[in-house]
Amino acid sequence: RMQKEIDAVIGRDRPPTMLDKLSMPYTSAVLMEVQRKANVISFNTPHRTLQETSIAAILSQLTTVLDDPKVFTQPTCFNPDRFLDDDGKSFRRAQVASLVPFGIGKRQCVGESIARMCLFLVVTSLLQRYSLLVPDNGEPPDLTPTYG
Ligand code: HEM
Repeated sequence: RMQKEIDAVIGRDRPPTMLDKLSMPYTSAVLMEVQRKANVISFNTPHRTLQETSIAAILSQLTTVLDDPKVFTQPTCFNPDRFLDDDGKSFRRAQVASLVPFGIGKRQCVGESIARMCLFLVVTSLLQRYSLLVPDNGEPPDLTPTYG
């Protein structure tokens, strides 16, 4: 479905641009689901207080949200459609708001927009030119997470 959307919106004769993203809701939903399932920072950055307080430091774990069945139904399934309304074009705002791979609040990742831009341009460029397949008689990649 993502490659169909790439073919329909970008075609094969030019590289993707960020303007294309506005017309590619399914691709956006795939990238959101990739960031939910392949969260690169399971334990968020540690923070500490500057003044004496009863709380010394908080180590928040983003995975507790990204893999919470109360927030994302069947969290072990890779399902980009969870971010899209039934029309396949508009986004489910509550689901998108719960996607927090960049943290939240004052110290949220300052590189979020450049990271999201790179994800879109690199992944669509790859899938525009290549199909990624499991080899004949091969196994799909092992997605068992590694702790830490
Ligand atoms: C997919 C890629 C990335 C992910 C998932 C990510 C995620 C995060 C997370 C979870 C934090 C901690 C937020 C918190 O403390 O609550 C963070 C902080 C930060 N990130 Fe990223 N990041 C990404 C890419 C980038 C890039 C490309 C840059 C720079 C161009 C960047 C620069 C920073 C900086 C400077 C901070 C510290 C912000 C602060 O403490 O005020 N990140 N990032």
